[in-house]
Amino acid sequence: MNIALIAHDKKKDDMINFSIAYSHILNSHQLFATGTTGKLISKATGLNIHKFQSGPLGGDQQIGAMIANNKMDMVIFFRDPLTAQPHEPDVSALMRLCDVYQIPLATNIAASEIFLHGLERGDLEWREILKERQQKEGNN
Ligand SMILES: O=C(CO)COP(=O)(O)O
Repeated sequence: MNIALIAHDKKKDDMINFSIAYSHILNSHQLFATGTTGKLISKATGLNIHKFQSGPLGGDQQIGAMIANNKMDMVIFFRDPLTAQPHEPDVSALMRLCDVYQIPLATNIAASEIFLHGLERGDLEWREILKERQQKEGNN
């Protein structure tokens, strides 16, 4: 599965701890992140992560583009609900696209833990079936 990992500045410590705790699950998936979040996670865990631009410089939009192209299966986004973000429109757009395309979106550590347990259990296998079907339809 393709998984996006994103954290606002005040949530980056949570993201580092989360990715260390769940690296045994994350390491069997393709990981993508906004720039700074990605750098911190790979430094802390050694996980291989594709890093996009930093969020305020367009990273959220790049992840949004993957969602719109049906290339993202899950988004884990530790939002800071108490600090205004200069790129708030990008943040809202990313979350909106998750709803447009029915992509599971966890916006805090508690929900993310449930997501990863579900992922380990195979709860998201419908995504692979859906993508295979869409690929076949695209080829016909
Ligand atoms: O701002 C962000 C998401 O909206 C996160 O970006 P960084 O990971 O580059 O700090």
